[in-house]
Amino acid sequence: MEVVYWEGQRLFLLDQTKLPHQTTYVACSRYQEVAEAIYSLKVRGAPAIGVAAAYGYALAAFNYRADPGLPLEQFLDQAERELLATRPTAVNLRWALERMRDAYLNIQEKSLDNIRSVLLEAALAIHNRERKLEEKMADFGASLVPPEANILTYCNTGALATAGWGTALGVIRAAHNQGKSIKTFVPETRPVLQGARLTAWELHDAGIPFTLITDNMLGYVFLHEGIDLVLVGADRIVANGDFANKIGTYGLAVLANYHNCPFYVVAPSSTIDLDLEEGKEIPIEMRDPREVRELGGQLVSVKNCAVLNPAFDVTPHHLVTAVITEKGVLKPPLEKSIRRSFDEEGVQR
Ligand SMILES: CSC[C@H]1O[C@H](OP(=O)(O)O)[C@H](O)[C@@H]1O
Repeated sequence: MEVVYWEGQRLFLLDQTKLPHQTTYVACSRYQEVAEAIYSLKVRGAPAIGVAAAYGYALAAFNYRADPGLPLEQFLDQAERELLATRPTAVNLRWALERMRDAYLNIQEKSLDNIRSVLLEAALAIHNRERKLEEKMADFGASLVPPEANILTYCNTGALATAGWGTALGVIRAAHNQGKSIKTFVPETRPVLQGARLTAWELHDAGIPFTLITDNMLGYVFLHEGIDLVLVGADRIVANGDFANKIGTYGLAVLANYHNCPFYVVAPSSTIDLDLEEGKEIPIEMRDPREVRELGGQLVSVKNCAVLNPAFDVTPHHLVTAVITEKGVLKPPLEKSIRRSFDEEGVQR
């Protein structure tokens, strides 16, 4: 099933807010609709929002109508700003939009038709690049999974969150396909339930055994079920290996460390931000309080009560066993192995 696809000058997005009960698509004919879909989590997941934003930038070129008051370049700059402003934490958004802007600036033949064609090609190239490297990354990760393993993952890091295969969930999918006997524990992941609604849906669809748990059962499963490894995704990994991921990841990392359980981060190089040295510099998205006060649109607490709703937290690099990217398994000292993975051939920033 396609999560994001382009057809006839429109971008189609699988509406993830309707899953698992409805499989419906949002058809975006304007870049502003793509921005709204990213902010409202109709499309979500660091790599997926980068891919969607790339198409959104290309869509802006199709939206543009010659206007002496607003040249195309300024219109595209406006689209880039609006798309970038949707969600501040996942660096993939900035990574994809920078590549789209570079694609535009490198166009020699500046007819509107050619610009539209080149930008659409650039967005498709980003989509295909991410999809290809996710499968490679999954194989690196699957090599770390024992023949029999209890795995704890978090949030949703599958096809829905990426360009098609997944990051941490892609490793689980690859290990299952290799015949390994794995049991996956899936925390619901409050407040918007990416685990219960999306990861459970993906694993069920793939025929991969899993057990749904509530977020307050993490300690229990370490103690009573025994966890062999933890696999999580990331929204931004910085130069020293600190990383931002769905709220609750930090607590999971502390528990894994306490139980001497390997803790792996799985993410493509488009999630790595070498411009930041430490995790405390990562901007953390604070979302609508109604996401916490309500469940399925029903108030579950006191009306208009005070709420804290950070969408992400930061895990320090010393709790990370390794970072798995398309370049391989990056082991501590992470600052050194992350930089080396960029210095080697071809990892594009
Ligand atoms: C494969 S990265 C997915 C990453 O994105 C999720 O956040 P959100 O659902 O808010 O976009 C979560 O942090 C996942 O680890």
